[in-house]
Amino acid sequence: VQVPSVTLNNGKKIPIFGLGTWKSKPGEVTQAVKDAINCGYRHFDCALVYGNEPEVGAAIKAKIDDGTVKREDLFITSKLWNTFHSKKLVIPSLKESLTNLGLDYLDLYLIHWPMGYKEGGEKFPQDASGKVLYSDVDYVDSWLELEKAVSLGLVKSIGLSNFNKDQIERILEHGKIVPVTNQVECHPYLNQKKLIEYSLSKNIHITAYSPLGSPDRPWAKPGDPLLLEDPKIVAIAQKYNKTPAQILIRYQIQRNVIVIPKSVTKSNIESNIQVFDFNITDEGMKILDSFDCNGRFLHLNAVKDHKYWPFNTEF
Ligand SMILES: NC(=O)C1=CN([C@@H]2O[C@H](COP(=O)(O)OP(=O)(O)OC[C@H]3O[C@@H](n4cnc5c(N)ncnc54)[C@H](OP(=O)(O)O)[C@@H]3O)[C@@H](O)[C@H]2O)C=CC1
Ligand SMILES: CC(=O)C(C)=O
Repeated sequence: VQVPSVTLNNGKKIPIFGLGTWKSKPGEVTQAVKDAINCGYRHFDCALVYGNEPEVGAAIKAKIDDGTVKREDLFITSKLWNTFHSKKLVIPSLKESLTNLGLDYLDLYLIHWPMGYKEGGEKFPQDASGKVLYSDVDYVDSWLELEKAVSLGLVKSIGLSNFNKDQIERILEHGKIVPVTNQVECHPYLNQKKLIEYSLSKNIHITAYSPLGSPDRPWAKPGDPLLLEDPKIVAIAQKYNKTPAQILIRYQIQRNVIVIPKSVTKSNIESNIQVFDFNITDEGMKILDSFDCNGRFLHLNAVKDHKYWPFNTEF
């Protein structure tokens, strides 16, 4: 399968479809990335905090070494974790991801969240009662370091993740580089119509994370809504003779949203990329749009009182 690309605001191209790697266990992700490359994936979404970059990197190395792909055929993203926001930690943390992945440059580096956490220790620093400890580093200062990383040649493109409109505005006001993307949760229950409209007006593409509703998120509880099993989605899938996952992925592609479903299961990896041989009708897209219900699965309510928690505005 040949995956089409989207051209970013700096002229670079990103495959509109890629593989997510959050929760992919170190013992399974190397095979998953190899399987993915074998069937046409070229875009991989990683992060330092996922704890599996070395194992993703092992697969990349193996598939370059065996001649299946070249480095320049691949699009590799990583993200700056919340405990590395201060000026002096940004570039060292980016370099740590490069070392983990075995790469000398990233295609894309994102600020993972606008909130900074207490630096210098655990990735999830907590007090005795389990409350996450914060830093007050301004994400604008982190952004200026990401800009530096571009001029150092460590990364081709830079962007944001989990930023709301007001936070993007601050980046546009104080930065020199316009972020190429804002990676946010996006699926029919939270279709992000307003954020997409606003972002496109600034030439910022949206990347949809948790496009399948993140059923393996660690805090999922029995009885929580299951997007992949929603009878309305299943009915649409049956109509097109496709799987619910394929409908949810195709939905984003038809809205020109970059989409990064995670899988470590070979059959899912292979079927999730089979989304370039059919079209959802305009009417079908409208029906999918109509499921929007502010249905956020990743709200990080435990850090709601952080001054940069992004989900307290309309979008
Ligand atoms: N920037 C950010 O803050 C965030 C970024 N992300 C990124 O987005 C990626 C995707 O989001 P994520 O939250 O992982 O969740 P997804 O919505 O991609 O769902 C992943 C789950 O769906 C299952 N699955 C995959 N394909 C199928 C299929 N065809 N049929 C049935 N089940 C399927 C997977 O199981 P299996 O593995 O067995 O196939 C896994 O349990 C992440 O992995 C990460 O890279 C995600 C959250 C936050
Ligand atoms: C999955 C992820 O990227 C989180 C929770 O930050």
